[in-house]
This record gives sequence, structure tokens and C-alpha cells, in this order.
Amino acid sequence: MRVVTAAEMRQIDQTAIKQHGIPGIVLMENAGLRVVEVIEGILGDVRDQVFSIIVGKGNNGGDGLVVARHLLNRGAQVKVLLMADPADFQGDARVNLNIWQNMGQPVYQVNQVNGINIIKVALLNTSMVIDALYGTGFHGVVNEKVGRIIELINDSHIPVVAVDIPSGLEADTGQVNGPCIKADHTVTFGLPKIGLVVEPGASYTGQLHIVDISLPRALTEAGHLQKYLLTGETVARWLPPRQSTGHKGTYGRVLVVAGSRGMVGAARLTTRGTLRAGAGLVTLALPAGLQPVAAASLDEAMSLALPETPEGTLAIGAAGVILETCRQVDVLALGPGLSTHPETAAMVKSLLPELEVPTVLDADALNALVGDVDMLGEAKAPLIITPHPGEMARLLDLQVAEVQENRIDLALAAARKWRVVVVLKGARTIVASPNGNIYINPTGNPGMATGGSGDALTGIIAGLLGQGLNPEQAAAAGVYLHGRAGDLAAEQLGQVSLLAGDIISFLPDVFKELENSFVPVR
Ligand SMILES: NC(=O)C1=CN([C@@H]2O[C@H](COP(=O)(O)OP(=O)(O)OC[C@H]3O[C@@H](n4cnc5c(N)ncnc54)[C@H](O)[C@@H]3O)[C@@H](O)[C@H]2O)[C@@H](O)CC1
Ligand SMILES: [K+]
Repeated sequence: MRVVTAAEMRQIDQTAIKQHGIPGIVLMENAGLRVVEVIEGILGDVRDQVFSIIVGKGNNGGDGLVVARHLLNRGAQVKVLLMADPADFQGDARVNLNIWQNMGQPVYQVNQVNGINIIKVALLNTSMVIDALYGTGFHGVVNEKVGRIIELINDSHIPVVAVDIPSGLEADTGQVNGPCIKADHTVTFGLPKIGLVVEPGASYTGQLHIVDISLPRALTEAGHLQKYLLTGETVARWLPPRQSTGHKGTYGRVLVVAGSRGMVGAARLTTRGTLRAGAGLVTLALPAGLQPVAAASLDEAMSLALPETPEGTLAIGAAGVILETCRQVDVLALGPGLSTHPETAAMVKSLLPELEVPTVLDADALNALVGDVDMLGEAKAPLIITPHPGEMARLLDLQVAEVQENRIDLALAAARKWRVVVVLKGARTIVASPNGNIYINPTGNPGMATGGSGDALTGIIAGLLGQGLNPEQAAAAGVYLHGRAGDLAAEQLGQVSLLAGDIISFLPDVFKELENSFVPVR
């Protein structure tokens, strides 16, 4: 599903109004009605429930006034708390304030001296707060008074439904620069805004409801370079159906180059991830001394012993064998657990310009490039890189905090600069493609922050590449499936005890889930 910036949403609204002739007041009416429907879905009958609606002077406040009217008509008690002078309301918001007042309903002005007390009293008897203070027009930080009101609401623990976006949240970045409404539900109009689906914004959004306000479909689907929220439906469409005539070669031959003394588990997890993602034939190549122990626990994969250093890591001579083997495979996964041994890093750097098969570069393969990272842009092979924020910071010579504050922009800049697909891991993993497409992944949970989780992901992406997904799709589908498997594993096992191997074990359930809910079209 496409996600948008505030400016893109405004453009869509304006085109609907000006070119399609849908009056803005109709969009606002639809928006308010949809919020009421979501409220009824949460509470059931709203009769005799008490609502406090915090209303700002912009169109978001206008939506709130529509909500107020329909709740009142359905028998609820509604308190409208205005954060502006009635005289400041304009346009469609003005129309809806007039209607409310023409109905003989009072408004309470909380922008005045005793505003805090008015809110305190209102909250003493409120079943639900509706946040219609700021929408996509908000930028920066709320003022001190609004900040106190937001904190009062958050501290009250009364359920909050945010209209379009929680007030205090930046729609484009998901950044929260001061007090921000912590919503239990957010009802957003037309398309999800980026800030609702990336962290920290996603944590303030609560359950996200994306509702139709009658924007023409041609507008919400338009454009070619897009940002998308990954959904199971999209991923299911990309997955190739198993053919009755298929054989091992149909589903891809994958070479996994991973592991070193002390990190043989990384190699095994990557290999098992590749197999469980559906690859036809998988070979694990690793330092010769580790081959017996790796092979002993991997019945379904082949193994290949590579030249090793005295420390049990890949030696420079491994490059030739890897390149030779690459002639017989469709995909390479390179990096998990290789170690930062200088000779191994040199081996990775000698290999990279020679590669021709689509390759997933992870972990120590990326660490090997630090200081020489523009090599990525000169590679012949289609590449997917899967850095976590620390690795991304090292690649770009930035602080981790800088990476985390600019996840989408940096992932896209790196993808374009090096012409690689970038998978920037962490909560709400970002996949950026050199053609400008961005995918935000909603699956996954903190239980997956455990050793080996990234190795499993590398394996899964390689397995999907083997089955013919293009690098952009393989990366995006891989992060979705990996996160969803982690979510199913956490439901059964809890987040605390979750192991990387569990993620792989739950992959079959995810594939079944996708098969059962969607009919792949391909
Ligand atoms: N026709 C449309 O464009 C539609 C808009 N809709 C609603 O309209 C919203 C956007 O409306 P607007 O563009 O009027 O803006 P908002 O209603 O989001 O609010 C912006 C208001 O907050 C003020 N503001 C911005 N940053 C501030 C800060 N840091 N501190 C204090 N005040 C600040 C602005 O000056 C402006 O008055 C959407 O989120 C949505 O809820 C919907 O009604 C659907 C149709
Ligand atoms: K809001």
C-alpha cells in the first residue's frame, strides 16, 4: 500500500477538489463519518457515552466538528474543546463550527487562561478523547500550553482516537519533537502518512485505520516512484506459484558464503533461512575446518570447504573457489559471521568487482568495505545490502543517531549512489531501491533483536532471489516474511525467549497464511 508525505496528500486532496469537483466539505464530512464508524467499531453503541473532542482551527479541527455532530446525533454526550478563538476558524472548518453552534451546542475555549482546568474537569467524566487538534498541517513543536494539555490527556489513560494523525507528530518523518498525543487508534484518510508507519511515530499511532473518504482511486494510486507500506497482499503477489513441472533448479541454486571459527551458527542460520524461503538447491561454503560440524547439522544443504587462515576465517585464496562456484549458481549470499579478520576482509574486497550473480551482502561483508564503500557502485552484480543502523553508520561515516533520524532519506540516497537495494534494518525496516521506490515494513517485534536474526533475513532474501523475484521484491518480501514469522513465533513463545531459529521455524506458517488469504496473480 502506498504511503505519502503531507504534501503529497494535500496534492491529492486538492486535485480531488479542483479537478474532480468534489467539494472539500464533502471530503470533510466523509472523514468525520468514517471516524465515527471506527469509534462505533471500538465502543459499540455510543449512546450515553461521553466524548471530549479537542478541536484545532485547521481542517483537522473541522473533521473533529463533523465527528462531534454525528456522535451527538447518535445519542452521545459531546464536549467540544476549542484550542482557538471561534473567530479564527475559516473555510470548511468554519462551516462545521457554524453548524455545531446553530444546533445550539456550546463550545469550551481551552486556549484561554483557565483552559487547563476546563480540560481537567472534562476528563473527569470522559469515555473517549477525540484528538482533532493538528493534522498533516502540523510541523515542529507544540507550544507549552498545548503541551500541558496533551500530557494531561496522555496521563489520564482515557482511550484516545486521533483524527488523521496524532497531534504533535510530524507527518513526513514520524519524528516527535515534544509532547505528542499517544493514541490508541488513529483513523487516517485516503492513504497512510509516512509518520504513522515509521518509528517513533508508529508507537504514538496505536492501531491504524486507513479509511476511504471518496478520493478518486486514480489519484490515490497515481505516480510511479512511490513509497509503500508492505502488506501481505503485495508480498503474496510477488511469490511465484509452485509449478507442477517444477524441479530443484526451478527454484534457484544459492551459494551461501558465511561463518568463521566461533561463528558457525551464523552460517547455519543463513543456510536454513535460504532453504525455508523455498530455494531449490543450497550450498554452504565456509572455512574448511568448520565444514564437518556445519555439514553434520544441515541435512538439506550441500557444503563446500574453502581455504582458511590459521584463525579459522576465510583466506584470500577462497575468492577463486567462490567465483568458480558462482558460475554454477543463481544467487550468492555473502557475509554472516565471516569475522573482521583483515585477510578475510581483503578476500571480500577482491571478490566484489568480479561477481556477476545477484548477491546479498551482509554483516562482515559490509564491514569489509568500510573506508572503500564506493566499490559497491562499481560492482557488476545486482546487489542487496542489509545493514543494521550501526553498519549503515559505519558505511556512511555517520553517527547511529543520525542514521536513525533520517532512515528513509539515507537509505534512498545510498541506494541511488551505489545502485544497490538497501535494506536498512531496525524497527520498521526500510527497503530502498535505486529506482526510487521505498518500502516500509510493518511486521516484526522487539523479540527479534536477538543474535542470528539478521543471518536468517539474509538467507530468506537469497532464497527469494533464487526463485526469481527481482532484487527489490526479494528484499521487500524478505523483510516482510521475516518479520511476520517473528510475530507468529512471538505469539507462541513470547518475545523474551524468541530465538533466530524460531523465526525460520515459523516461516512455513507465514507462507501458508499468505497462500490461504490471497490468490497470487502471476
Ligand atoms: N480538503 C482537505 O485538504 C482535507 C483535509 N482534511 C483534514 O485536514 C487536515 C489538514 O488540515 P490543515 O492543512 O488545515 O492543517 P491542520 O488542521 O493539520 O492544522 C494545522 C494548523 O496548525 C497550525 N500549526 C502548525 N504547526 C504548529 C505548531 N507547531 N504549533 C501550533 N500550531 C501549529 C497551523 O498554523 C494550522 O493552523 C488533515 O490532517 C485532515 O485531518 C480532511 O478534512 C479531508 C479533506
Ligand atoms: K489529530
